[in-house]
Amino acid sequence: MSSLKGILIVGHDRKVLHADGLGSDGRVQALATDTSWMEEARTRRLQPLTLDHKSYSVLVLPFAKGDILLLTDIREPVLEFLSSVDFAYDIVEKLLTDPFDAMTVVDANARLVYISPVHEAFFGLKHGEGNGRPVRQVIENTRLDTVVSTGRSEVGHIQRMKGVERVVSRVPIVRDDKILGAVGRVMFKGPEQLMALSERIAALESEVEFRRREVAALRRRTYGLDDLIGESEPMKRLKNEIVKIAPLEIPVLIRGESGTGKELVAHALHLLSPRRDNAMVMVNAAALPATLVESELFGYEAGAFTGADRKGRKGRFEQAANGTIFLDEIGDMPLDVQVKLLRVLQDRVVERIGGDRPRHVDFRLVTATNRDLQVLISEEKFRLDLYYRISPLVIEVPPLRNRIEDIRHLVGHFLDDVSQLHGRPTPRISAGALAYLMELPWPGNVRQLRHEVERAFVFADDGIITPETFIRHGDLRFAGPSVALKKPLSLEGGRLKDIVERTEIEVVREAMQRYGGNKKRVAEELGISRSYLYKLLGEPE
Ligand SMILES: Nc1ncnc2c1ncn2[C@@H]1O[C@H](COP(=O)(O)OP(=O)(O)OP(=O)(O)O)[C@@H](O)[C@H]1O
Repeated sequence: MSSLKGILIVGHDRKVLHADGLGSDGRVQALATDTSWMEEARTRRLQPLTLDHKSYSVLVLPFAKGDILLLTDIREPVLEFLSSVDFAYDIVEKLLTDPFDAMTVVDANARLVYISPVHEAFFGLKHGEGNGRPVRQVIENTRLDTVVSTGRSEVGHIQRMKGVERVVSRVPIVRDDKILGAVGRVMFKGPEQLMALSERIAALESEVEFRRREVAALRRRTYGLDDLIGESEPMKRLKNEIVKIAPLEIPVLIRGESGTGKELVAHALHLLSPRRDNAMVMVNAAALPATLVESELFGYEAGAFTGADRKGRKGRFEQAANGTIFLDEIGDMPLDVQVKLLRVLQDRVVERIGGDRPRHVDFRLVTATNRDLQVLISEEKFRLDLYYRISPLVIEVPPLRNRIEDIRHLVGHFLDDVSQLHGRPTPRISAGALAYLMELPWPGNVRQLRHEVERAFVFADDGIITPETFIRHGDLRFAGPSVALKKPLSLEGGRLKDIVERTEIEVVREAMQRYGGNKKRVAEELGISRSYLYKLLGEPE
């Protein structure tokens, strides 16, 4: 709270007419009779003053015979603002008269004490005409009376006045826990202005998102291969192949089980190719609904069909201009779409729906599948001619079970990732937990490993992941979808009998995993007796 510390009245002839309190201090009187200090003080209205290390402010009020100087202490934020800003007076005046800052003030009884001129004009009031009247009688749909009684602000409310809508704020003014009144202000001239603002924010947000992706893409450009974690021999071979194949213009088919990282390989191929500065457009061939395939892949002309964009739209091939198109899950593409795709690959032209001119398209084709295309061809579910077109070069992505030494690196990588995402320290993984992970069959490959690591991150106690962290929801050795027996048989060394026995044991173990350790089912499935099964498992009956 400020309080009056002194008064000084000085005449035009610079004589002191009256002094009281601090006003009697010789230093204050010296200033008040200094022409240049007084000139500045008159312009600013409020002048800061420091005496004996204490701050004061001097309010100057000119009158017929001279000037009245009121000295107050300066702790009050308003006075501080007024005395620190040279043009404080003008700011307040601007706030009160600005057409966008229409302001209404009511007292504790919800009676009007002030309406800014622009608001008075809006309501057709003469200057000061509304003052003293209950706000409800003067301003349509006001709620300032409610705000005064509840003491709760209402910000961003829409208020209809004289047939137009305004977005308003209503704020109670409280001093020493007592409501003194309330201030109502127009925040936006109407909801349209607010809409325009929110549209602008949405546009900026999407630009930020776009830039973020761009930055991520730039980062990937440098680290195209480094995104593929793994130092095992199969991974080294894979990376070598990518480096050799990437610069070529020839179509590439990426083959591998689900979750092995085929999409990452496709990215690396694009980023290491001369087309890296242009787009890589991804299409999930399995996810394309039949009704949308054509418009999605080939685009459409303006007004081609009801609901179509007015300007028409480029298809995915056109979007990939001078870049790469990545057709994921190509094995799941419906046959009729395969025919259309074949035409694009042969002629390198697309025709938009509703269009009458073929457009030349320049793209590098990368496809991927986890299906056995040879089988699909023999079942007539995949066209042989299309297969030849897409597969002059084939990259095989190895399953995780063939490169278990990569598990250590992958786990480290995923733990760093997930810790960073959640802003938490990276947990340690015990040697036992790593050994446990290396024993698992990983039918879902790296994707499954990532999910397990993310789950373990959540349940890691004391910043350490142990085998129990993984096992708490069931032993993974006996869980998960069935594993296709694709492991090459180890034929090295030993007599045929030994090889057969090793193989039998392996088959039995895989089946035990598949059926969650249910020996009865395993024996039935493999067509062997239970006692033979026990023998192969090395267990007593
Ligand atoms: N070598 C790897 N290094 C790092 N992350 C990997 C690796 N391989 C796969 N991943 C991660 O595993 C997940 C699955 O990879 P991706 O989507 O590339 O598999 P995919 O082979 O395309 O699977 P699908 O056939 O099911 O589409 C992704 O989160 C990916 O980042």
